[in-house]
Formats: sequence, structure tokens, C-alpha cells
Amino acid sequence: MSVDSHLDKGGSTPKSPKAGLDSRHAHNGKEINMLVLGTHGVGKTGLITLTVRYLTKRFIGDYNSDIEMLYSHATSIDGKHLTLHIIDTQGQRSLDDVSPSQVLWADCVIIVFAVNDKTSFDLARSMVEHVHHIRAENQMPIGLVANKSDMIDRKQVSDTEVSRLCAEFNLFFFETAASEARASVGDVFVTLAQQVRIIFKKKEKLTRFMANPAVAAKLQIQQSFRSLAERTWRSRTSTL
Ligand SMILES: Nc1nc2c(ncn2[C@@H]2O[C@H](COP(=O)(O)OP(=O)(O)OP(=O)(O)O)[C@@H](O)[C@H]2O)c(=O)[nH]1
Repeated sequence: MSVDSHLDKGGSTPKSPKAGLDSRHAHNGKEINMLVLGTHGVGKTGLITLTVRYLTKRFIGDYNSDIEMLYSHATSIDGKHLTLHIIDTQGQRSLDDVSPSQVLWADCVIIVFAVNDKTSFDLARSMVEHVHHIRAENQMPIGLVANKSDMIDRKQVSDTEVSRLCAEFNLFFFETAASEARASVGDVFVTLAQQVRIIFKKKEKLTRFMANPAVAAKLQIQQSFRSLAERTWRSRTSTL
């Protein structure tokens, strides 16, 4: 599916990503794919619609929380024009509901739980491990969002277990209340987009460095020495 900048064309209804994901634009640093996971009712749709509203200063019309949606919109972060593609998944009941192809499509993942729902946190923890496992070769920034922070009196998740999980997997942590429409909700997506850009820039720098003929020649010489040393060692040990 071609993921053009739907919201920027003045449309008010996001698209369904069911037709498949177009990865042509992925990982180019200008278009950022963001996947939002979390069990039912934790507030994923609320967070996304609020963020898009905040970033585009435009009201998104009716949305249906029961359908998986792709929101695409252009924005400017740190003076750079970027297009964010955000998939709002249908709530997952278990890891079986997490689509590996969506995890591979993503440049970053945002995992949401509700502070008043311990089960949603337990699933969030499993999702973090699962995403790490799927992206073992190519790690990416993961954001953990503790939503419904306004329901502090019904809190079921301790700060200690949240901090432990964040420390273990190097997560970017945010506390939000989608119902209270604070501008800070937008920080989740902006921070993750910035992290994706940092990784992209590092990779780009490394690619340029490796493409330098002097570096390539040096690496080739090192490799030749290594092969020669290996061959010498093998021939010595075989004669023993
Ligand atoms: N008190 C409170 N309620 C919230 C908050 N965020 C969302 N809700 C409510 O939680 C319910 C579910 O919100 P959604 O945004 O539809 O949750 P979702 O994660 O997209 O749900 P699914 O699409 O079923 O996976 C709605 O009734 C929201 O009004 C919050 O920060 N605080």
C-alpha cells in the first residue's frame, strides 16, 4: 500500500493498513514508521489522535477504535521535514496478536499500558521482550507509555517494576493521560522520531565512512593479514 501523507491532504479519516505495508519508504530517515502496541482499552487511539491533533493543529474527525488504522502526516521536528506513519493496532490479547511483519516494518515501537490495569503491564513487558527478539539483528528505539496516569488512586503497577523493565531494555518511558489532552502526549512520538533520526544519521555516517576508498583498502589489507595468519596457524597445527 502506498502510504502518502493522508492527513496533510486535508482528509479527516485515517486509512486501514490491512492491504499490506509498503516498506519502500522505510529507514530513509525522512519517513518514520511507528507502531503502537498495547492491550485493549489502554488508550492507544486516544494518544495517537491527540498527538496528530497537537502536531498538525487539526481536528481529526470521528475515529473508530475497533479498527486498525494507519495515520500518516508530515511534520517538522528539529527543523527537519519528516513524515510520520503511525499504525494504531487493534488491542492485543496475547503475543500471538502481534504481527511480526509490522514489527519489522517499524522504525520504532510504542508499547502502551494503563496504570490501573496490571494485566496490561504484564502483556506490555512480554511485548517488549518479543519485539527485542524479533528485532535481534536490528534493534530500534522502544517507548513504554504508562497511560491513564490520572487514575492514580487505582494504580496497580508499581514504579519499581516499571523502572526495572525500562533499565533492562533501555526503554524510553513516558507517563501520559490521553483523557486530559496535555501537550506532553506529543512528546512520546517526537522523542521516538528524534531517536530514529539519531540512529539513521549514525548509520549514514558509517556507510559513508565504509565507502571511502582509503578505508576500504585498509580493511582489505587487514583482512589479507588475518587470512594469512589463519592459514599459517592451520598449517602449523596440522603438522603437529
Ligand atoms: N481515565 C482515562 N481514560 C482514558 C485515558 N485514555 C483513554 N481513556 C479511555 O479508555 C478507553 C479506551 O481508549 P482507546 O483510546 O479506545 O483505547 P485503545 O487502546 O485504542 O483500545 P483498543 O482499540 O480496543 O485496543 C476510552 O473510553 C477512553 O476514553 C486516560 O488517560 N485516562
